Parts: sequence; structure tokens; C-alpha cells
Amino acid sequence: MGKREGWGGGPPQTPRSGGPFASRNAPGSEGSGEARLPSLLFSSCPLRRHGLFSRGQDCSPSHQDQAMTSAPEPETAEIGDVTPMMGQYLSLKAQNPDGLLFYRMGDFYEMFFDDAVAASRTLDIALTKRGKHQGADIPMCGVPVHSHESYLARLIRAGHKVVICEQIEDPAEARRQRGAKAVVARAVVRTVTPGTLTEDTLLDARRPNYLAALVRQRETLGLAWVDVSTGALGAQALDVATLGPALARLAPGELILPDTLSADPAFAEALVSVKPVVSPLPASRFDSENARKRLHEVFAVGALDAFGDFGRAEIAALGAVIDYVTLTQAGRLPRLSPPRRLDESAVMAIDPATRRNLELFETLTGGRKGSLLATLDRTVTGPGARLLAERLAAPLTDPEVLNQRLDGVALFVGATEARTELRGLLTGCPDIARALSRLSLGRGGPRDLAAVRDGLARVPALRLGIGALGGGLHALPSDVSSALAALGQHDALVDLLGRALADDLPVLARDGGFIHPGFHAGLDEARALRDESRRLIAALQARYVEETGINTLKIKHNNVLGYFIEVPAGRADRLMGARGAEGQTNPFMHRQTLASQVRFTTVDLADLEDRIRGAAERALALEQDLFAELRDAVLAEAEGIAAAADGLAQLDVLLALAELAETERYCRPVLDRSLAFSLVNARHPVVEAALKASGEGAFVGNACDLGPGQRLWLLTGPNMAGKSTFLRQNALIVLMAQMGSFVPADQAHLGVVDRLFSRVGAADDLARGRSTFMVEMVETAAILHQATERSLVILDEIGRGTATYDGLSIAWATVESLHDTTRCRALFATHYHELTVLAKRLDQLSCHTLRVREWKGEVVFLHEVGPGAADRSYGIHVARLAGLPDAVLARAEEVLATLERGDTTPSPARLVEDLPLFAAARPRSVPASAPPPPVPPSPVEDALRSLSPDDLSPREALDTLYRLRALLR
Ligand SMILES: Nc1ncnc2c1ncn2[C@@H]1O[C@H](COP(=O)(O)OP(=O)(O)OP(=O)(O)O)[C@@H](O)[C@H]1O
Repeated sequence: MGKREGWGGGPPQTPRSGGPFASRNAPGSEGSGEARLPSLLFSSCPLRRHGLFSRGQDCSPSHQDQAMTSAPEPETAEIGDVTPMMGQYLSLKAQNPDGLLFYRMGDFYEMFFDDAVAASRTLDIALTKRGKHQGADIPMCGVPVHSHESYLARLIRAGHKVVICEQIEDPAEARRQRGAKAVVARAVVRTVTPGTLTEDTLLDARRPNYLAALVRQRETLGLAWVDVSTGALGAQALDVATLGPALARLAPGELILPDTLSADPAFAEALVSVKPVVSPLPASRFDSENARKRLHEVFAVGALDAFGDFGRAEIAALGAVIDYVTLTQAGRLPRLSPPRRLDESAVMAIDPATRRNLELFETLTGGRKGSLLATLDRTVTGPGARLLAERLAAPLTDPEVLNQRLDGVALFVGATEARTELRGLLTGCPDIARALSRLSLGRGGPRDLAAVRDGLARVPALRLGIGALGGGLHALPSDVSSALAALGQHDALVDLLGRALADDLPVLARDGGFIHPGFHAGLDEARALRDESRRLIAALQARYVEETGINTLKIKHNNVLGYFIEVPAGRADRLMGARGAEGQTNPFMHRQTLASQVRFTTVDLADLEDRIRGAAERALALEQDLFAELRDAVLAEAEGIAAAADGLAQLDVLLALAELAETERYCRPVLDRSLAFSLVNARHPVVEAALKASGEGAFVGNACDLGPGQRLWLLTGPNMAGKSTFLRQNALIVLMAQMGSFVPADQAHLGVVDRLFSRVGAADDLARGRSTFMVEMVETAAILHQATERSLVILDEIGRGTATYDGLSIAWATVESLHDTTRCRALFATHYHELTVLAKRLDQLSCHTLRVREWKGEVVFLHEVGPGAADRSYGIHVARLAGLPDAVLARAEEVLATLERGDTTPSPARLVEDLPLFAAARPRSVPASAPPPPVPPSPVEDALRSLSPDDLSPREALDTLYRLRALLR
């Protein structure tokens, strides 16, 4: 493929430094024969804008299946007003209208027409015009094949799909068989979409990448997902209300769904967070009966019951993801694990807003650093990191399962030495699951075989290390023993791969050189012959130098001429006129004249070249066969290897959580089905880690008890005292406990939480046309509608985004509703100190405050939570810390003093008795933009104003001064 085939002349292309460049040929120029456009059906294809398709022709997605077959042979295509190659290009493009078509031409992937315009814009590469179609220039750009993955990554990240179209025959072979003007046969080998990636360069090693499908069957929704890079497959049934949390949990790279569903306004809200990754497809692709047949076929079973009790909607969704993968992988499927059914109630529901607000996977500013995951993650392998992320995304609700996980972590807490050793064994362990998936898709290379070898090779030592812990293998916690069992026995395969693979491995099997010398006698022989022939070339060169007397004579090689003899132009005459041995003709045959060199060949050189080529080709072919054998040996054990990959990931997670628990002094939580919520000396894991890292002092731990009698905590306290931190830490601790981790506290007893809601730190959502207050109200509404007695709700400063009395009223009513109707465990932080009087009436409401101390006019934040209510917010103090101008601060203090003295707020005690709220008090509210109310003059001011200094004698002035001092007292 190193050489481009079949295009006309033209000056050689000059590559732009280091980057891709537009190549010199449009598709019309490969071969010069004319062929008519194949009669494909097109409708709204971008190519139409270039006048390439006529009305009534269709390029709808239902034709995509055909795209996976090779384009029709140009010779057999209908004839029209386009060149054969253009016909081939347009045919392929018509069958794959939804992606940018990477059309392989020699060492480049070329793009044409609108694809070229879009790609050059995204990639910031040169857009050139080459060749004409129907009188107009054809826009074109290209990327080199050897470095195309980085361009692919950028296109995928920008939301494009890319259709890869390869040459599927040798150009020389094409010419030989069908004449000089033949068009090389090409076929689409794959469509690269965000949800179907397999290359390490395109994937995040530490996060899963799901393709999800959503289907509606009557009233039920089915959601299925597959990670093509590992073969993990799952499904669940749900309804519109739980769709948002389920999608937020998966965070799919791509979501396919019937076009009817994507256009249904009832789903708009639930789909909003995944909108950029949604791919609507024709509804016919989601048929449940076809899906059932497909699943039976793929898993070679007569019924799916063995895998779980899947409903019709789930089956349709599972069928749809498998169908889509087959389609994008040109008919191939990666190894897939049997589908796992997720029971909706088995995982804690966390809506997208809560995930965002709690900064679980990324901070509100979008970075990974500072997120909960980044703080907790001590895994040493990519698969371990992915499993940890999945556990955090889907905390469980079954205390039995969680206690098993915690037993597993507990085994390694305290066993510092053994843990360090085991983590050392796992460090650098290759990503077996992803390597296996690539191999099963026919996309793997020698390094993937080595990944399997090196990963599995660690198993015996791990087993030994864990067996040495505690009471031996039989006494291990069930999660550890099941992980060990999953590791399995792969000695024979490891041995085979160990003997077969060379030390330095190329990326592609195609390049050869990956089989260890001594592994295969035939290969060794072919290699020896190949290398020996190379020595013969050197000997031949030495002979010709001697025979001709030209010291500068060289035997060289290039892809066009093969081997040739090269001499400087000034010495070429000698070879032209050379005589052979007695009675023979001149052995040097002229091949090429360049400006300063002349090239020749000889019969001997041609013979030698044949031997070299023969040996090299034989060696390469043998290596390809051996690669296929080794790959088949791996795939024959695919299930066991996939299980081992899972086992390794599980051990990595358990060890990582133990490492975290021990180094950060976390405790094992007691988890049960009660409604307990009791934490002693609990900390915020992220803030604590940040304080530790910066050396800015220790985090102050706090207790929290939302057990019976004090289900709802009302938290007041000055600004900056730590209310939000306290609220969040309690939510994060629940999440950590229910993912199976120890928690940052000295003691923890938690009744499992079914849903977690947090309304903290919302920002406006301009994209959806919502103000900050609107976002706050939407989120609060969701909580009040959906929370159950088992839920945990944290609410921070509800109502602050509107006028004081509106805000206070909403906060008041929300507290009442959480207390009387929802009856969940909740933490409610507020600056409306008036709310604390509710404690008199609401028996489950308990008031707590964050303590501060005033010292020498300064406020010291103690960050301690204790019973009671705050009397002040110290807002002006915080404003001073923030650097507000002195004049503004002085004025603010003046206004505050007046407001406090003027008693503009109604008596809170009266409010409890006297609802509806504030009707009488409203007229006295102070509009934010109005001037402050007039301050009544003090007696000193009155006296000063009545003075006439010019009329006073020195003695009178002194007396007046004394009088004013007295007035002040
Ligand atoms: N328990 C604690 N120990 C040590 N530092 C803390 C603690 N809690 C909070 N802090 C520090 O105080 C800062 C302010 O905390 P936080 O934002 O929770 O205050 P707040 O009361 O919610 O403030 P506001 O009412 O102004 O929103 C945090 O950024 C953190 O650095």
C-alpha cells in the first residue's frame, strides 16, 4: 500500500511540515475510464449540495447495512458522467451518509466534498481543490495513514463519525487483472463512532466507554449498554422518572434510540444531559422479536432466561446495541459477556444535578482533579480504575452485598506489607480486557498478545500472596475468593505466548518481526535465507566495485525499482560500455538516468532480488500464520481470560480502597436496612485531602445523627463557617459507604439510602434558558416529588436567589414538606435564622449551628457543628476578608445597624402561629436598589448642628466640648 495507484501525472505533492496534507488526486483521477454513477437511492445527502445526486434518490440510514460490503466493481457499475473512481467514491459515500468518509488512497485517507470542508475545519488542516466534478472544483483534504489515529480522536471528540474505507486489493494486482485503468476495490471496514471505540489512543484508560440504546415498549422503557472495548453488556427496565439517573450513571459515549422517541417531548428533560451524544435511528432497528433472535444467535442459546428475567423492552435495547456494533464494525462483533440484568432498586438513584453538584467525577469547573473520584482513586491499573469509577457511579442498596465488599477491603486494611507487595504485582499490569476485545475484532496486534501474556503471568504470584494472608485461601472473604477463582489457570497459554513472542514488538502484525527466534524452525530458516541474501548483496556490490573500478558504486533499493546499481553520472559511461566475461555481452542494463546519478541492473542482481523477496515474503507469511494461531489460542480461552481480567480489576479495587482507608484513617461503616444515620468525627474526603496537601491545617471532624427524633437537621451559621462542606461530606460518606468503601469518620452507622438528592451550589443553565433561581426550583421540585422515606436529601440555602420574603416562604414550606410528607433524612442549611423557630412545632427538626468565636474584633471560624441556632451571619466580616472597599463596608455596617435597630423583620415567634407569612410585614421590606432608610439624628449631631464656632470664646468652646462628651455618654 506504500504506493498510490492509478492516478495521472501532475507534480509531486509537498507535505506540510509534520501534518497531513491534501493529496494530489481526486477520486475521479484513479484510472481514466468513465463510469456512470451507480443507481443508489438518495434523499438528503450532503453530496446533493454538490449536485451529485438527483431527486428521488435516497441515502437514508437504512441503507447503511450495504455499506459494509465492498463497493461494486467499477467495471460492473452503471455508466454515467463520472469517472470510475468517482463512481466508487460516491457509491460508498451514498451508503454511509452519516459519517466523514476516510477514503484510502495509498498512504493517505482522503476526504472529499462536504466531508473535506468539515474535517479541514475541525482538524485545522489545509483544504485544497483538486479535479472537477460537473464543472466545479472538488474540495479535498487528507491525513496520513500512519498518524491518522490522532486526527480520528479529534474528529470523534468534535462529534463526528468516521467511516473507514480501505483498499482491499493490491493496486498492482488490480492493474494486472483488469488493466492499467482499473480502480482498486475498496470496502468500508468500520465506522468509528464515539460509543464503539477500541483503540487505547481514542479511549480514556481509566473510564468505561458505553454505547447505550433506549427503547420504549408500551409503558416500559428498556435501556441497554455495551462497552465495546471490554465486551461488558447489560440492561435494565425503567420509566421516564428514573431515566435521568440511569443515563447519568452510565454517562454513555453514544446513545442510540428510535427517532420517534428522540422527538417525543416527554423525554426531552431526561435526555437533556446526553443530548450531544444522541444518535436517532429508524424505529425499525429496535424491533424486539428481531432482537431476541439476534441474542439467541450471538450467545448460542435457545432462551435468555439463564442470563436474567429480561422484559421485551430490555431485549429490544440489547438487540439494538448488538445490531449497531455489528453495523459499525462491518459485520464483526467483539467478544461479548453474557448480558447482566440490573434491577433498578439495586442501585442508589442519583440524578444528574446531584452528581454534578457533589462533584463526583469532575469539579463544577470541569476538571478531574478535586473530584471525589480523583481523591479516592488509588488503583494501579486501568481496569481497576474503571471498576472503581463504575462502583462510584452506581452505589448499591443491598447491605449484604456491600458488607461482602467491605469484608474484602477489611482483609487488606492493616496488612500493610502484604498489600504493598500485592499492589506492586498489579502495578503496570496491562489492560487484558481491551486487548482481548481488539483481538476478537481482528484489530489486535502482537502487543495485545503480549498484554494477555503479561497480565495472566501475574496470577500465580497474586494467588500465592493472598493465600499467605490470614487463615489461608479457604478463610478468605467471599469477594476476594471469587476474584481469585476468576483469575483461573492459564499457565499453558502464558507459556506459549512467552515462548512465541519476541522481546521488542511492533504495533501491527503486518510488519512482522514479532516471533521469537527459535520458536518456529521454518521461520528461522526463511529469516536466515533473507538475511544471508542481504549479505550476498553486499558481496555483489564489492564485486562490481572491483570489476568496474568505480569506488562510489552502490547497490540500493526503492519501492519503484527494487534493487539497482547506482553510479555517479560522470562514471556511467564505463558501465554503458562494459564488457562481460569472455564472449559475453555487457552485464549492466540501464534503468534510469537522474541529474547526478545513473542506475543499472544485472541478471545476477535480479536473481538475488528474487531470492531475497521470496525469503522475506515467506518469513512474513509464516509470521502472519503464527499470529493467527496465537490469536486463536487466546480467543479459545476468551471467557476465562475475560474473567481473569475482571478478577484482577476487583483485586485492584479492594487493595486500593484498603490503601485509602489505612492511609487516610477511614473507618468501616456499619450498613443495614434501618433508618440510622450516625457519624462520629466525620470529614469531607476532598477538603480534608486538599488541606493536608496544602499544609493549611487540619480538617475539623463533626458528628451527625439523623436518626429517629432528629431526622431533619436545620443548619444555620455564619458565612464561610463550613455549612456547605458539612452538608456535602454527609452525602459523600453515604456514597462511599454504598460503593463498598470505608468512610472518613471514626464511626459510621448508616441505614442504606435508596436515593440521594442534593441541591447545593447550582448555577444558571443558560443553554436551557433557566436562571439560577429557576434551576434551584426545578431541582427542589424533583426532590419533593421523588424522595422517599429511605432517601437522603441535602439542601443548601434554598430560596436565596429571590426576594427575601419569597425565599424565606419557600424555604419554610420546603422544610415543612420534608418533615411531614417526605419524612426522609435531610440536612437543610440556611441563612434564614427565622426558620429555627419551626423546631418548636416540628418534632423531628433539630437545630444545629456552626460555631465561631469573636476575638479582638476578629471572627474565628471553628468549623464545629453543635446544637443550637446562629444569631448572626457575619456576612460583612466575610465581605471584609474578600476585600470590599472600606467605604462600602462602613456604609454596610451603618445600614445593618439601622435595620437591626429598626426591627424590620417580623417576630419569628409570631410567624409560627400566624400563617400565611409576612403579609403585614411586606411593605416594610427594603428593596435592594432603594436608598437606605433615613437614620434619625443623634443628640450629639443635633448639638453639633446648632453650634456656631465663630461666635464662641475659647472658654465657651472648651465648655461645649465637655458638654458634647457628656452627651455622648
Ligand atoms: N470542618 C472543616 N474543617 C476545616 N475547614 C473547613 C471545614 N469546613 C469548612 N472549612 C473551610 O471553610 C471554607 C468555607 O466552607 P463552606 O463553603 O462550607 O462555608 P459555608 O458556611 O457554606 O459558607 P457560605 O454560607 O458563605 O456559603 C471551606 O472552603 C473550607 O476550606
